[in-house]
Amino acid sequence: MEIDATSAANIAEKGLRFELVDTADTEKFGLWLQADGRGFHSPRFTPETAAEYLAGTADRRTSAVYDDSSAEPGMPVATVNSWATPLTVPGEHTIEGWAISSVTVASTHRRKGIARNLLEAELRAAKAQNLPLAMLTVSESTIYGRFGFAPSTLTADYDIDTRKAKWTGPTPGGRVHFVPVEQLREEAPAIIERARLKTPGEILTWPHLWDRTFGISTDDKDFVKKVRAVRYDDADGTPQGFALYTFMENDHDFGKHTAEVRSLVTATDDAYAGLWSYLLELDLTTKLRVPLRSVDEPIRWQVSDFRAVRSTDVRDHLWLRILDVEAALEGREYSAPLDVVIEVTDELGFAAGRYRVTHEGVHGTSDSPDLELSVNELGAIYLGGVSALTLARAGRIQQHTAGSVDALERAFHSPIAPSLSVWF
Ligand SMILES: CC(=O)SCCNC(=O)CCNC(=O)[C@H](O)C(C)(C)COP(=O)(O)OP(=O)(O)OC[C@H]1O[C@@H](n2cnc3c(N)ncnc32)[C@H](O)[C@@H]1OP(=O)(O)O
Repeated sequence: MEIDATSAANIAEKGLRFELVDTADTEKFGLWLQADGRGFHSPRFTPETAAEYLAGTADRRTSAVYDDSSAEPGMPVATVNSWATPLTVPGEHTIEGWAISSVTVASTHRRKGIARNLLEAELRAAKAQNLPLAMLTVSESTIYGRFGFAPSTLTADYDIDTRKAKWTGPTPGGRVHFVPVEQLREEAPAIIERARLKTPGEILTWPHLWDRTFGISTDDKDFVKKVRAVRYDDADGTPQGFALYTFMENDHDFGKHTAEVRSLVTATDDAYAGLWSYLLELDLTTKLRVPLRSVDEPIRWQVSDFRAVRSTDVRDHLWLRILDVEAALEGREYSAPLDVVIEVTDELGFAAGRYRVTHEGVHGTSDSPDLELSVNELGAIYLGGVSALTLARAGRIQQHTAGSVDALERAFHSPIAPSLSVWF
């Protein structure tokens, strides 16, 4: 796919060049990576770590803006990359979405409209490929609403007082094994894949991300010294989950370690019970920290004291931008019958229109609308974790026909709260 002509022309008017980066050109791609890291205020990549990133993300569409008049003309002044990837939606279906990442503009070139051109180019690229939506995880929650994105998946960190949290959940049928990290790295993809398909909001992850998570890559060698890896096998001996965790010692009391979970992936409820009960019962440990989890974790209901499980930070995580209303809405299942006409507004035009939305299909219509909402609200409710009723009460969905918001809420609600366990 070519560079977006509209954004390239807009950027050329600023005396800059907007180009696709050939990721086979390791020198050029290497500078792009350093610019990306600089944009996020990260340390410079070492040659070894850079080589892993380049190999691990070379399949992405990689774009850059160059300023030939700068002191380092080979170093991009803006970066973005993107790729098509499956997203799990309610009903254990997946649809292809356009993942957008590494959006940076150098601090020497900020607030000149460069990011707007990058984002609009990405949305047009997704639309040109007939992808029904775009998605991203964000550094700041103030940037992407103007491009039609909204948080569709919330996340929470959990702090658990393990002295108070006695396990009261079901007795697991299988058992937990310690396994070498390198071995688990090989076994994990099959478990991750099964877990992904059960949870709306999860995307297909990629090997380099897991190398980093497991501490196999060169950028996190300290972690690999500390990490403990366990696998849960069900009663038949099939691996159904795993956890990676480290300990933080308490200098004053060796009996009060904190266990920090880096990754906890379970493909079945039985594995969930097996690994959570294991982690809650670690000796010499009084606190368990588990970040980036669902806002609706069963663990709350599996311990003796409800207050022992505290969510410390509930926040936005996966942001969605609907581009094709019919394809996106037809891609998921609904929890109740639905037949409403919605008017969707969209400043950028992609999704604007009037649609009859039923649990069986979606099509354009000229019938008068039962409710009106912008593409942002449609993205927010799409995965069924944000309530249409709450958005209507917040004044963000306008109801014209009594009962239509209730119907939308009942149909869109996902029985499993959407959740995304990674950043991208
Ligand atoms: C998916 C991801 O990659 S998330 C990561 C985003 N990147 C970062 O956080 C890295 C550090 N920040 C940056 O690199 C830059 O400041 C960026 C990418 C956030 C913005 O780049 P810029 O080129 O300065 O943005 P640009 O001038 O195109 O602004 C576009 C619009 O966003 C607004 N905007 C830009 N940055 C911000 C911000 N941090 N907070 C709120 N609004 C912002 C601008 O006011 C402008 O609004 P308007 O067009 O509606 O008038």
